[in-house]
Formats: sequence, structure tokens, C-alpha cells
Amino acid sequence: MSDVTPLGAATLLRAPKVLLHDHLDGGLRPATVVELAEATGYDALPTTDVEALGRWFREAADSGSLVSYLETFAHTCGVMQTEEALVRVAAEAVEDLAADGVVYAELRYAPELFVERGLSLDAVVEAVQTGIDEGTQRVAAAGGAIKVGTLLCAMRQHARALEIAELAVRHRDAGVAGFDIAGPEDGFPPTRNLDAFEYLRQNNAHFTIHAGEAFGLPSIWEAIQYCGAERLGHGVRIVEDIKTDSDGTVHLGRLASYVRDRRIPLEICPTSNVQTGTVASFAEHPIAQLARLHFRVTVNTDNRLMSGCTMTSEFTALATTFGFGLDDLRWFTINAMKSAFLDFDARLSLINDVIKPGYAALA
Ligand SMILES: O=c1[nH]cnc2c1ncn2[C@@H]1O[C@H](CO)[C@@H](O)[C@H]1O
Ligand SMILES: [Zn+2]
Repeated sequence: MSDVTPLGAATLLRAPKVLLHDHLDGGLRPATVVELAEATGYDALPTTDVEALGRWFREAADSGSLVSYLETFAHTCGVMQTEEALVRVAAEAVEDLAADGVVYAELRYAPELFVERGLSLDAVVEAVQTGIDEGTQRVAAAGGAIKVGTLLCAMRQHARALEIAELAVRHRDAGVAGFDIAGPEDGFPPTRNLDAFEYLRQNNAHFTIHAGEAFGLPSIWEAIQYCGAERLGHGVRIVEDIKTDSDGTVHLGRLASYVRDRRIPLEICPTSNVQTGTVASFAEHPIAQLARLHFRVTVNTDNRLMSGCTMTSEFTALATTFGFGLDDLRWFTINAMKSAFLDFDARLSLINDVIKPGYAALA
């Protein structure tokens, strides 16, 4: 990799960043969780001490399995059951991302998880959008700039994907950029939701699929070849289709070749992968191998609360661990911008008017 100068977190904070994979219900400020629990009468938090709660989320998520990792979301979703809570969480997410140097983000969430107290699915989407608009305005008022779209997730274990896909299409001119399926991967193959993906394709709508995290190649293959996913949420287990000889010669299997040849974006979330046991350690993460082989790699946070991470901390850890330099981080960023569910003109303008000049100013 080029430009191996160690990069400081201060430089990386200023570097323009693009975030395609960040869960709204995985990014709350611990203080907000405590305050919303109090305001909404949610009494099941493990602690109401803000610092201890932040630590609890990180440690509980550090579980080595996706299923245990996902259990922590009961508490964030538990405090997000009112319009006011959704507006606040979304507005703060936008502010936190802007403060992290993110210039474009897609925030994802599952509307079906916020209807316990009677909100309709449409009301959930409208409340989140109100929060995103408010957050974006607050950032602009403070002299910053960020553009944020949303992805609506259907939960793999529930059978509501078509309904959520219709919801995404209904709101696509009002901030919803696309669709995703999330939740436990093993035992819930994406083909269970084929009707939703067919509906989306027929409506020219965009979608990504969580695949290749807790399950391997068959999940990735179904996501791409049966469902038509444009991007892969994680997708990191595509490395199981790559073999290296003792002399260093690399062989890509047919699926890995297809993913690379078609430039299918991988929404890589390094720290999250360590917590769920998808990879053994940060240093053993295959992101460097995938980048070297020129897969379309993007860097993402997944869940800032559960992982205690930001885009800046992920970039810093990647630079420190693998020697990635500014040129590499710019490459990840442009990869992500090219892969965004945003129209071509807008993508191009962010690349040429924001990202490239931003990196040039740091060099
Ligand atoms: O890494 C992940 N893999 C699969 N599902 C996830 C991951 N992170 C979060 N969620 C799930 O997505 C829902 C909607 O945001 C969250 O409630 C959580 O259950
Ligand atoms: Zn995710």
C-alpha cells in the first residue's frame, strides 16, 4: 500500500469520509439512552450510569456471536418507541457523523422495531426523517455540511420484507435511499424474502443485503444471484473463495471473481466483525487482502455505540494496523461514494467538489 506515513487521528478526523453501513439503533449516545429511558418509562436498562452503560454496550456486544451481539439492541430499540425519541436519535446521529468528518452517510434502521407503542410504519419513517432534517440543519447552522439518506431494513426473522420494501418505495422521494435485510443470518437465507427483492427491482429501487458475516459463501451467492443485491453488507466472508498458494499466487473462485469483476461493493465493518467473531482479531481482518486485490472495499462503523467506534477511529486503526496511508483512505472513501444509493450527478459532485479537494488539502 502507498503512503505509509503514520497518520494522526487529528488528520483523519478532518479527512472527508463516506459511511454506507451504520445502524441508527446502534449509534445512540449513552447519555441519550439514559435520558430517553427516563422520559419514556423504559425500565429495563442494565444501568442508568452513563459511563457504565456505554461500557456495558461495548462489552455485551463483544460476544463472539452475531446472535448475542444483537441482543443489546433490545435496549436501544426499547427507548426509541415514540416520535420524539426517533427525532432526537436521528438528529443526534447526523450531528455525531458530521463531527466525525463524514460528508455523506446512509443510516439504516428497521421501522418494524419501533411500533411497540402504536406508531405506524409510515409515522416511524416520517419521524426519523424529521430528525435527519433537523440534524442536517443544525450542522449547516454551525458551518458544516453533511448529506444523509436512509435505508429501511426488514428483519430476516420476521416475515415483513415485502411490506418494508413497499414502505421504502413509498418514501423514496422523501429521504429513503434504499432497502436492506438485517438480523440473524444463519438459518434465515435472503431467498426467504424473494418477493421483496423482486418488487424492489421492478420498481427500480436500490438495495443491499447483510450477507457473508455470520454465514459464508452460500449466503453471498444467494444475495447476489437470487436476490440481485447491489452491495453486500459485510460480505467479508468472500475471502473463503480466495486461495493463496505457498508461493503467493492468488486464485479467486467463481463467486469471488464475479464480485470483483462486477465491482460489487463490500460494506466492510472491521471492529464489528471482531466483536461478532466473524474474524479472530483486528490484525487478522482480511480488509488488507481484499484491498490489495482491488475488490470494491468500503469502510464502515456498523454500530458506533456497540463498537465504541467512529469512522475516524476505524480509519486510525486501519492506518496503524495495516499501514494504510491517505491515498488508501481516499480510495476507500471514493469507493464508498461511487457505491452510494444516490444519483450519479450528486455522487460525482461529492467526489470532485468535496472528497478530492479535502484529501488534497491534507496531503
Ligand atoms: O452486523 C449486523 N448484522 C446483522 N444485523 C445487524 C447488525 N448490526 C445491527 N443489526 C440489526 O439491524 C437492526 C436494524 O438496524 C438492528 O436492530 C439489529 O438487530
Ligand atoms: Zn450491519
